Amino acid sequence: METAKRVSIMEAQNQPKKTASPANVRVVVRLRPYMHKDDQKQQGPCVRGLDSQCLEIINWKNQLETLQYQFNAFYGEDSTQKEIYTGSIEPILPHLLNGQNASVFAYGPTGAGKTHTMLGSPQQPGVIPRAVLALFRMTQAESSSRNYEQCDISISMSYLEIYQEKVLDLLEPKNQDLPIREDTGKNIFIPNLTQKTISSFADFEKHFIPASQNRTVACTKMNDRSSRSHSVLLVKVKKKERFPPFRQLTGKMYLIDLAGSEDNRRTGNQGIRLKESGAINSSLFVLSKVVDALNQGLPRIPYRDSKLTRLFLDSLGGSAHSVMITNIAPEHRYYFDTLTALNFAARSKQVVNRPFTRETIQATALAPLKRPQEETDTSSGSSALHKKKPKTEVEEELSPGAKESPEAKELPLSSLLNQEYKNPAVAERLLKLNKMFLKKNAKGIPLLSTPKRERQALLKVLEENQQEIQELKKRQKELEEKTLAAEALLQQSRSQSDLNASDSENTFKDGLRVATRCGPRKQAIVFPLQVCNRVENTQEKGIPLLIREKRKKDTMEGSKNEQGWDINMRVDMLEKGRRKILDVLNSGALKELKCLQMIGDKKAKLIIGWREVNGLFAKVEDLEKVGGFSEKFIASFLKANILTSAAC
Ligand SMILES: Nc1ncnc2c1ncn2[C@@H]1O[C@H](COP(=O)(O)OP(=O)(O)OP(=O)(O)O)[C@@H](O)[C@H]1O
Repeated sequence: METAKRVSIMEAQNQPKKTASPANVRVVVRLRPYMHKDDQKQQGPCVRGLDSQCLEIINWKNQLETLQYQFNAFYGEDSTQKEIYTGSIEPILPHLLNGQNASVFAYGPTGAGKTHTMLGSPQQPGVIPRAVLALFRMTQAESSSRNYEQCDISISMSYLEIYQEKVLDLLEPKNQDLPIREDTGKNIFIPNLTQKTISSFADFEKHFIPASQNRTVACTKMNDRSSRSHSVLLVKVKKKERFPPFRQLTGKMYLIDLAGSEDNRRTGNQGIRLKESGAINSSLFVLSKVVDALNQGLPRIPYRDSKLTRLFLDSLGGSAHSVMITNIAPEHRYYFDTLTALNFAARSKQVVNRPFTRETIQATALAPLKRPQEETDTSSGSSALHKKKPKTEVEEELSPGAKESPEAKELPLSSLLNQEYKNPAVAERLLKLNKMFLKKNAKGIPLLSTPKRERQALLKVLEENQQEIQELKKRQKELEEKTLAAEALLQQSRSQSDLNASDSENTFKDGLRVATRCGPRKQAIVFPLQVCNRVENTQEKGIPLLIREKRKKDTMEGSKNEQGWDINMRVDMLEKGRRKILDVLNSGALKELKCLQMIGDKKAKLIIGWREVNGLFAKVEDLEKVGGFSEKFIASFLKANILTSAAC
């Protein structure tokens, strides 16, 4: 079930908005073609498209079934770079010229085609060159229109990579390990990050191409040129009026090529590659925690837990129009990586952003003000715009939660008020606000007599409150429905005569539909082990499960094999117990994992984290790969849970 109504990018684009209104992260999936013909001949693809939005992947638990997913768009093996760009990226670019933020990021396993999609090659340019070229075309078109007389537009770029939790400036490689900061308006900025003003596409290439050579790439088993870091290109578009009140709109776009998740059992990474891989996987794990926290509406979103997620503040749950391109590969050896990527993508499409317009107004008559520090512009030609800019300005972020400096509060705003009354659209808006406010406020404070800032603040509070109430209502309804559905499933499953844990499937989370090719699919329910056993026990009353034996002395076999424990059990029961534990490990939610013996909150989270990044456990002993689970622990864990299972 989705937690919010979906708003397509096109819809959002057609309604110019000054206030924060929700827009889901747009999630598209791209399947790359086979890299070697032999792979294709030996085995067919493990995943295939159904239509322009849906795809299916075989169910590893039952080869006769497939798991189906629906996204905003699905691009098959034959899709071109142009199709991806025009279908999913081009529509969000106009927002930049309207002072809103945008974000495009490529996600997926190593070698699945992220860099190809984002960067491409000279013959097949990807999203980055196409988007930057289009931005220049759009600004040129705007310049040749009437607006040209009234506005100056400038574009600037910064380029960085996050390598082993360090922010490195790709335009100026001597700038190492830059800090990430947040201003009072909750805008993320990186002090001392190089920002170049670019006046044409050729200018962009002049900076971008050599900077791209600075990216950290290396040859791995999975990819000859594997990105060992997350790369982030930041393009900023500033549009400023030449006449009072010198309105300035600033739109930022992040174009992010994430490093790929890596299963080191397959990559065979060692040494520095293994260390890089650890940093990549843990930052992607935090990214998935951020998505989960947003979906669950948790009060704390762990953005601060990694450098990557700090930069994602805007893109996920923030103010940007976001597009996530999930790259996947058809080969069977990528199966579990593909499944993990698809599950992450399905969860991400529920994340709701609130794009808003970033507008500042400058008034020459006003006293100088300090404003939050932005990225340092180290460019020599750093804009005619700045030279022309009057030295004083009042920043009026329409950002939710943006704070005013104390000085700003004391400023006389009469000149601005006069300006805005000249504009009939603004006056009309104010009248509307006033009416709204009078309706809401029993005391009926006349809004038009309040200063502009107060009016805007009041309007914002009103609108935000209304939106919040709507969202909360919607969320409550969804949660109620979810709970009812879960209860119904629980009852249904209790009445099932043969509940075999091996048949239970992964309950794929919201947004994911599971379909069967051969008849209707059994309902997927994952029970905590104790619950499963309780159900089972009622059907197997009287069957002796345990035979106590004399305790064996510590033998080699005894310490390694749970069958050598002091308790012997029927082999089939032992196998069944193991299977159940494995099922809970592979598909249990936090609560269900914590129902296992010897698994607390911390261990359960570690298991979920490992699962997100590496896929499913093949056997219970794989827990050892998680870290923090010793061989001895696993033996005791198995014993305790199988015994609990049998005793229930
Ligand atoms: N759609 C595609 N068409 C043709 N070739 C592709 C496509 N997608 C990827 N490739 C090729 O697959 C190989 C791996 O792609 P790429 O380097 O983009 O993967 P990646 O996901 O960025 O990997 P990593 O995370 O390791 O950096 C490259 O040789 C690339 O040219």
